[in-house]
Amino acid sequence: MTNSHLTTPVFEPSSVRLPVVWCIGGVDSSGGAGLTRDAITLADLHVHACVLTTQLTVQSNLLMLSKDSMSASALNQQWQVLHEDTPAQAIKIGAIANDEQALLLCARIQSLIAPRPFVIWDPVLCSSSGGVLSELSESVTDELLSTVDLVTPNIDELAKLSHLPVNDEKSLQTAINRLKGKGAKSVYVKGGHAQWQDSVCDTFVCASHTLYFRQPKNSKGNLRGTGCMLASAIAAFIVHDYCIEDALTLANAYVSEVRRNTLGESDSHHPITPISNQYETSCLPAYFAKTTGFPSRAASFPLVTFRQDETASYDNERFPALTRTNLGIYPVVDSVQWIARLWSTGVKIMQLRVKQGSEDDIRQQIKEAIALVAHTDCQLFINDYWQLAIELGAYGVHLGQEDIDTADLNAIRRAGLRLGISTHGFAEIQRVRALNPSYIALGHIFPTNTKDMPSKPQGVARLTKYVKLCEGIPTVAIGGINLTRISEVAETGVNGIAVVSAITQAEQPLKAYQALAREAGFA
Ligand SMILES: Cc1ncc(COP(=O)(O)OP(=O)(O)O)c(N)n1
Ligand SMILES: Cc1ncsc1CCOP(=O)(O)O
Ligand SMILES: [Mg+2]
Repeated sequence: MTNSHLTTPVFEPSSVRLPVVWCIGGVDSSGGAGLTRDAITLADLHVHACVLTTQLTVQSNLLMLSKDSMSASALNQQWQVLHEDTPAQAIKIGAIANDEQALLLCARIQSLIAPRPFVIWDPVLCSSSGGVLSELSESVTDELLSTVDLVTPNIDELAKLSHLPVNDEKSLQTAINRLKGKGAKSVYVKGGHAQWQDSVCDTFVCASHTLYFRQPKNSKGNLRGTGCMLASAIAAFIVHDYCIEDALTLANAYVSEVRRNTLGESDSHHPITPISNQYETSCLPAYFAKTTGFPSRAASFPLVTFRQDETASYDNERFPALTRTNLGIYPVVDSVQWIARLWSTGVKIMQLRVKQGSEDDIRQQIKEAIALVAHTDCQLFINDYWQLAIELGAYGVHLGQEDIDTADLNAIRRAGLRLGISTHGFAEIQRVRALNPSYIALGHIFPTNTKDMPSKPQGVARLTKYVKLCEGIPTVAIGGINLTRISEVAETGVNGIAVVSAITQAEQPLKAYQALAREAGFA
């Protein structure tokens, strides 16, 4: 990974008004955690924070001296006023003082009508300065678990919420399953305190899948309020319309970047000397987090995997590099006839993407396509059929996300084929960067009629960030790109622009190819 900055417009200028997140939790008089940390994080990520106070805690960076809880009716009043005045797109809950407050919040959340704000509960049961913040009964905790959309415990909080010991990978999974059994919709466990791991591995589990987010272990010191920061950052990225997987990836990168900004690169620069050693090292020493804005360093991003052992099954070597990386227009076509028609344009890369036909027919098409471009400098990729591509000696293979789980990537690399992989956001890019492919496809950029896409169009502002994040690996943009939109796509610095319908549906496909290349500045 590199340290280069993703110097882009920070957020897409999608709306004039800032999105709103409500933060419900305690005031930490030291400013290290709680509502102050939430509000700072949200402001840093261009979100307006409304704060609903559950308790006032008198804390220093080392001690919690006292706490005073709000009455449930005072909390209710705060909710009521904001509900009418400044409704939330997401709600982030931190410390809840007691059952009465928790039940009020459950009732209020349950009464919200669609489209309901996304609700995150960071179940801070104790403060990092050493005091108990929440005293909730088991039944009320369970009610909260099944009411919110995402709960973000650390290992100790997971153990408390599940009433199970958590001391290795197996018991962690069992405890997560216990929370799911209690009705939790999705769980993000922060692995910072997991002694048995050799990296910091956070685990996200929802109804359909599990993701792991890994960062190197950081021995540079402790920063207070990182739990609040993470949950607030998740809320921020959710209200900026990122899918949950990308919001988690970005929030993880954000916290890592704040840590790096604050603690520096080495252990030797502790700005504050601990004044007592009677507390756990997790409480000491205290630093004041430096904000950072949208995470801008590729090195801050976590490695994302979809299986615990995912990286173990790869050789970790690079796939062969492309012969030419200034790819230009990348036609993606569904028959060998199209390859025959287009190669004379001088096209530098093409893809055969056949979705129908018998295996014999597809084999024949791949064979003919390879022969057609054999003595040209056109780099021909075969979509999906990686075994046939190896057998028939293709230049490269293009695979989708689902294919990564089933295709033998090591066999593709050993056979000397290039590999291109589709991605649809930050989480998938971080998954794929670790595989060192020959190129990364980024899509879909605009709405497309060619393929049903489960994800949303990404737009050009996000594409710009993706291109920067992929630095060192060639990139290809795809999806809904036509003559009108191509120049803004080219301006992102992407290496190639893949098109289907802009060529295959054109009245004069060869002229359409030339016009696209000219408009993009590739001709
Ligand atoms: C250049 C390029 N980018 C993305 C895709 C999509 O590939 P995939 O996810 O495998 O989906 P299908 O094309 O198989 O429907 C692509 N083909 N080319
Ligand atoms: C195969 C594929 N993968 C992501 S978008 C897409 C289709 C792109 O087609 P078009 O260029 O016609 O929008
Ligand atoms: Mg495919």
